[in-house]
Amino acid sequence: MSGISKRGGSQMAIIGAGSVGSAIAFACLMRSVVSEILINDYDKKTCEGQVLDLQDAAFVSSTNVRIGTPKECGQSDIIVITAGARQRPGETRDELVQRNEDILRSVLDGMKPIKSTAILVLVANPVNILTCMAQKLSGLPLSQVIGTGTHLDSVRFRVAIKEKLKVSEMSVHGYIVGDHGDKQVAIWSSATVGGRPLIAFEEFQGVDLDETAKKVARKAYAIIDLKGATSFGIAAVVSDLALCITLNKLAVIPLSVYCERFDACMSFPVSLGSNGVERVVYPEMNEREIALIEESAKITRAACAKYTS
Ligand SMILES: NC(=O)C1=CN([C@@H]2O[C@H](COP(=O)(O)OP(=O)(O)OC[C@H]3O[C@@H](n4cnc5c(N)ncnc54)[C@H](O)[C@@H]3O)[C@@H](O)[C@H]2O)C=CC1
Ligand SMILES: CC(=O)C(=O)O
Repeated sequence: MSGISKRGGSQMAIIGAGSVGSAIAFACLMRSVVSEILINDYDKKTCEGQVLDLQDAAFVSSTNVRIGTPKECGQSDIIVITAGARQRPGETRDELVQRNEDILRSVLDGMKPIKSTAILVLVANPVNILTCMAQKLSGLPLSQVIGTGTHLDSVRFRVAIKEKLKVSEMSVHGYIVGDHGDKQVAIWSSATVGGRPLIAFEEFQGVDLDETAKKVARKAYAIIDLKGATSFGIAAVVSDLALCITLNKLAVIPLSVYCERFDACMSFPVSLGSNGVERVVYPEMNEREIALIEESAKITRAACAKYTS
């Protein structure tokens, strides 16, 4: 049984009060996802400023916000890790690994012992590799350590489809899988709208699917070039998955988890509830899609081995 019996009694900790951490706190506050949010950052001044500012917004919410010590954060029901360096314009997510590995180790050490029923959510990049590290270092079962993976990329993909077909993004059943980065794979072959294969729609005839997928994969770079960081999309994503956890929704969303089929920590659709990941659901994929995922799994596996040895 999970420690979360009802949303009203649950607590979320957010480690890292920068652009992403504060946006996540704001989104979760506005949706009253949990009853209390704790925020921790080793930059105490920024942390205090963010908490005071968020407290001014809490009057429209039933959530309380305060600063939490690392040990208190380690006892939360949902622990979200955003602490880490962000990409500079043009930099890839993979290039952050060395800096963010060190930060992740110190964050996990500072929180230990972590509550045995907590769900640990990795947001800092490169998210698949950091999820793999956290699975090894946190002491929690694999089903309780997840990364936001390609949830955000899948949202971006659905919005791109929405613009072409004039249907709500919520009615597009299609996923970006594998890497939350340059090696991500769009699963066109089994994506559907209203039960009809996406690639059968007239609007997709003659469309360069690789180019459309590339634009989705480049969206983070476009935002970073324009405003220095992405924050609102990932904040919505984390509030969504936190609600899946607190309400035991078992919704199927693509997240970073250990995937036996590819023997690596990759992002695939999973059902998520109060106990964490209940099952991984592999979409139907064609040979080309599988080959691309296997190629990316090889790189992720090697990076995980390097950074957890
Ligand atoms: N998975 C996803 O879809 C997304 C991931 N990200 C990633 O999230 C991370 C954070 O991005 P931003 O918030 O824009 O960066 P930021 O620089 O605004 O904030 C990072 C915060 O982490 C804090 N921090 C660093 N080490 C710490 C430690 N040991 N303990 C506590 N706090 C610590 C810093 O003081 C800073 O306030 C980056 O790695 C970025 O690439 C960003 C957007 C989307
Ligand atoms: C920065 C990042 O990982 C994103 O917005 O997708």
